Amino acid sequence: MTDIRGLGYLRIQTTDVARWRELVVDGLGMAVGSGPEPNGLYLRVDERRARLIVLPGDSDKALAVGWEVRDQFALQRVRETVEKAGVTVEVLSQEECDYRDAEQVIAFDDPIGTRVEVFFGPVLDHSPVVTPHGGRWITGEQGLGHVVLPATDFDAAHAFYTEVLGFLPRGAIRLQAPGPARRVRFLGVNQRHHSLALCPAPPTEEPGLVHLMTEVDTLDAVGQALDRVRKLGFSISSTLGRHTNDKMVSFYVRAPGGWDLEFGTEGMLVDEAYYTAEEITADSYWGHDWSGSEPLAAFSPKS
Ligand SMILES: Cc1ccc(O)c(O)c1CC[C@@H]1C(=O)CC[C@]2(C)C(=O)CC[C@@H]12
Ligand SMILES: [Fe+2]
Repeated sequence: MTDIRGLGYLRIQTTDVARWRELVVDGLGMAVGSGPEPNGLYLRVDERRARLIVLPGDSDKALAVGWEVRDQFALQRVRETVEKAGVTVEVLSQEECDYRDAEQVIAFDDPIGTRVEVFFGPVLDHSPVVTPHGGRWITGEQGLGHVVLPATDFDAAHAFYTEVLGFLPRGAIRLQAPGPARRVRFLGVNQRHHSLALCPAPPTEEPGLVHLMTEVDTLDAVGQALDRVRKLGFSISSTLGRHTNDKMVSFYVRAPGGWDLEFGTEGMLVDEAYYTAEEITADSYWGHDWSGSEPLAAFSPKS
């Protein structure tokens, strides 16, 4: 079993923090949290100080995907396993850990080039989570949600996450393209169906993300968020629909930077005692019309 317990946080940079705020605070309804960068936007959805960190930068890209482990012993095991796989692991300084609101953090690059941070001991904020529209997020043992990464060297990335980090295969879907079958593969570490998915993609400079999914507790909260982001002028990448694998009802909205935020509810819980990895042949039972989507930056090859 893997020592990784869940998706802890996502840190990104953007050229347009103000528009990001409109999307995630005014639109999706996350609460404004606190953090060390004076011009950073720290988003709270639970008792953590920040789950989504949006920092100003001169381009739009993922800065780090944070994965949580139980304690210092688990962190040490992950460090040894990753080093044994030939990957250089950085042990962050006290100052760098404070910056990330965790007791201890290690960092390394996955085969795609994603900066991966593994941490234990997140710092809590016990003040009420005052979300502007009353939204309540499903996190806890299921972690923040899931990220989908564009995998250039798909096989290397998949082997690293499964064989080195111990993520569990949670099924796949074939991409409809000529040639040998290529699949999006879903990977889990807890009862959430997938905390990570890897999607075959051409090499691009940035942003290194396809989407981040977060989950709220009611369908009304999803529908109300959809109304708000439309009204705020954001582009809907995919209409509302229900996925066939995790049973999530969700929509996708385009964020500044050319990647998506998936916003959903009613995700299933996996029971590992009985689960087997299946191949789905449709991404959804209904809905999820992507025909109006602007191209994802991750699928637009660099020239
Ligand atoms: C199929 C599926 C199940 C659960 C999810 O959380 C989820 O995001 C998806 C969609 C994955 C989806 C895909 O399968 C083909 C390529 C897609 C359409 C993209 O370009 C982004 C999302 C990708
Ligand atoms: Fe997703």
